[in-house]
Amino acid sequence: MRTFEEMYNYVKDLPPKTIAVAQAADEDVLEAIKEAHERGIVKAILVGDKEKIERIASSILMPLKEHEIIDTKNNLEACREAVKIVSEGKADILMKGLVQTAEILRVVLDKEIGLRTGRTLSHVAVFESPYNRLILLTDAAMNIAPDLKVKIDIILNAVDVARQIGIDAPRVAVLGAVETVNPDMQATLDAAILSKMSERGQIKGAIIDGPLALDNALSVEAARHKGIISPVAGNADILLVPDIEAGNMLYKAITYIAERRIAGIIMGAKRPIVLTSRADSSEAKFNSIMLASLASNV
Ligand SMILES: CCCC(=O)OP(=O)(O)O
Repeated sequence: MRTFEEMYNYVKDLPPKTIAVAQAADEDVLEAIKEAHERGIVKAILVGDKEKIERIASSILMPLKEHEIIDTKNNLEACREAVKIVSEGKADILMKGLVQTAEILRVVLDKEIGLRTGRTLSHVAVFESPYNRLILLTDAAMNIAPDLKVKIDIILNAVDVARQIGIDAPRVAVLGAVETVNPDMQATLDAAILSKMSERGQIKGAIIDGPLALDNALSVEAARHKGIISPVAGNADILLVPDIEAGNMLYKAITYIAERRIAGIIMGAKRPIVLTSRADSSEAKFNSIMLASLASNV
């Protein structure tokens, strides 16, 4: 797949899913749900301030009769209700509405009602690139400073998503600020180990190389210019960033500087979780719902 239009052509033939939205009282969230419902992708359980949800829905001409609304008093209650609905199997997908990422993730990780599976949870973003392909970015939102073991899990979660969008053996670029191993730069040490583990078959289902800088991970021309010979350089499908600071800034640079279309979900929980920035457009939220619908097949 190269675009979100191509993703839609695939998702439209999947059975419709039920999505539980934690704090749905937001215009972009409801626009995205409205569009996803009109296109046959989801029906929703809208959790949040009922009066506000109804007011916004009416202002965007969104019929509510095919969705359910659960009235809650505050964000914490909205997150708890939405997560409970998913963990009880009444919805296939959880969605972050107008709440902070940490607020919803705290409930997702709750030992009693949460959605843990024993796997590492990580954020996977997918964006349209100027390189004629969809590219994955991980982790922009969940793991603050992952160690080597967690980085392996993050790669495996992204590989699951890559497969769902038609990339069978994704090329993973382990990003750093430089392309050579520097003992003072932990990201380059981890990258070298991950590359060797991949070469020796210790991490399967992907071709991993690094350290690579962002330019030569993406651009064949940049890789050639710097003389980098690598099975991944210039052709990366998955960008693994060293920490959440790099990931979150890159995610937002893709939106606000490059103005590319993007989607984001959390993988590794019982069900996929739509997780975009609160400030992301309704289009990004709609694309993320499509991605979560695809990821439900994992
Ligand atoms: C995937 C980005 C998550 C994020 O940064 O969310 P907020 O902007 O709502 O904090």
